[in-house]
Amino acid sequence: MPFATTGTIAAIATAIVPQQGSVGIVRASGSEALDIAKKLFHAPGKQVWESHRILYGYIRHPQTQELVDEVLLLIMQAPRSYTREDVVEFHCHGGIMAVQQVLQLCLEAGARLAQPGEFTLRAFLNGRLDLTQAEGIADLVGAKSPQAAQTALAGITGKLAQPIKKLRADCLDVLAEIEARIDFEDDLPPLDYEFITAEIQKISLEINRILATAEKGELLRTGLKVAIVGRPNVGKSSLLNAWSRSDRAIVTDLPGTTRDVVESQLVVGGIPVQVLDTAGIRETEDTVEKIGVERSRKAAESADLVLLTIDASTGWTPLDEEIYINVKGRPLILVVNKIDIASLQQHYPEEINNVVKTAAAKNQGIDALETAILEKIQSGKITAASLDFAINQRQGAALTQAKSCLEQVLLTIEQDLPLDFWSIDLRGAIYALGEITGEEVTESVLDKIFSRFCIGK
Ligand SMILES: Nc1nc2c(c(=O)[nH]1)N(C=O)[C@@H](CNc1ccc(C(=O)N[C@@H](CCC(=O)O)C(=O)O)cc1)CN2
Ligand SMILES: Nc1nc2c(ncn2[C@@H]2O[C@H](COP(=O)(O)OP(=O)(O)OP(=O)(O)O)[C@@H](O)[C@H]2O)c(=O)[nH]1
Ligand SMILES: [K+]
Ligand SMILES: [Mg+2]
Repeated sequence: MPFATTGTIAAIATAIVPQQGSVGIVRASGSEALDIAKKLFHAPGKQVWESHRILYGYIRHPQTQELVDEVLLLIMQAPRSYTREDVVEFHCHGGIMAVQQVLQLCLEAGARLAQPGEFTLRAFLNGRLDLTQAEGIADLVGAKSPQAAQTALAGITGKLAQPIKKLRADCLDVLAEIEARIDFEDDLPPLDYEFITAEIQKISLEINRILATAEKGELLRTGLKVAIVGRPNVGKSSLLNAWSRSDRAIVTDLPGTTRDVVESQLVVGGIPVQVLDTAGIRETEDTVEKIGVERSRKAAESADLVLLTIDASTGWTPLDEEIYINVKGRPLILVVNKIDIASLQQHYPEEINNVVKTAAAKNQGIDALETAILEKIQSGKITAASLDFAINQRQGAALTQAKSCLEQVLLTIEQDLPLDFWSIDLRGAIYALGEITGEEVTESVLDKIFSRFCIGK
């Protein structure tokens, strides 16, 4: 069993960087947490050991009394803690030495090292949060844009859990109606078929509404990979620099300047965007440049969106055409750069309908580029913008499962099959909805969710 979560666990709760960070936290959770703190912590003068109080003092080695760190100690007694167990936090000095030594002393004093996600697993098992909230916590830690963080917080505060629990409760009500007929058919009025059908349709509609947030969730969580490609010297690196307001990529007037893929992380309309500047694509005998060109092609293939960049002063050249033919199948925006020295004439293929004009060297056209990207990804999508949460793949799969079970129920009603058939499919939907919140859950699902957390969460 991967998650036999017993005993008192301890871990470093903060990100640790050698020689950096002003404060680092070690925390312990479990029935021995307070004993461990008492063995290690010494306060000068009078100390009041009570819950939700911070004590100032020193950590000393219990045998040698050697001084280990000057700390603040936070005590949170069960059930008023993150895990609902006794929790102590040692707020140490930053860097790695203090936290590592304090953690080591906790382990010697009877704790064991926590598995990744084990604190949050305990919070789940002890009923302080459900699975969607736990997943929200992981999303918040991993968020790469303020909007991603906002959506994660909606999950943490139960904005997704509420409607899912309501849907499951509604299914249970319908199930009760049906099962009552199976058990006590003679004592009850006949089943209202129309009412049951309407209820199930209502539930399915709400499931669709929630399912429609999947796309937004995917965009916010994993972001968008955008590759700038084109022939040498059209201004790809200049575009990356203007867009990221940096000198990230080398720019010169020599064709073939960029030899490798250069990355930059941006946020566009709340969506984390990874931009790849690539080597100009051309036939070349230069070994290094050749490899770079190969990487450009790979970048274009792996990107969610290709910015095919051309030079307004030369217009659409045969090499542009050749590159275009290779990336044509992908979502694409044509960037006509150097618009400051030449006016745009439409020599490019008519089928390209997303065109942006820029003068990267003059920092012009970046807003238009971002608008074009947002229009491109939002065209006909993100219908559920009104919902503030967004589901992930696991939740989407379970909702889809619930939906198909409900469709099956409607079919069995239509086909006038016995009530037992209705209840089997309805139970399938109830189970799938329960998996989302964790009201029904298997060890392997828990393992999958919590092993993705970092240690100390
Ligand atoms: N130092 C520190 N900061 C932290 C955390 C932590 O564990 N330690 N958190 C951890 O991720 C987050 C805050 N989340 C928390 C959620 C619940 C409780 C808690 O004790 N809840 C009790 C109610 C407490 C009370 O009644 O006053 C409960 O729900 O029973 C604590 C932290 C972010 N910041
Ligand atoms: N006038 C003008 N010049 C530009 C513009 N953008 C880039 N340039 C110039 O074009 C030349 C090539 O720019 P780069 O950004 O290095 O072009 P690149 O596409 O990355 O080139 P490679 O990496 O060699 O493929 C440089 O001299 C830039 O200053 C622009 O918008 N207007
Ligand atoms: K260049
Ligand atoms: Mg370049």
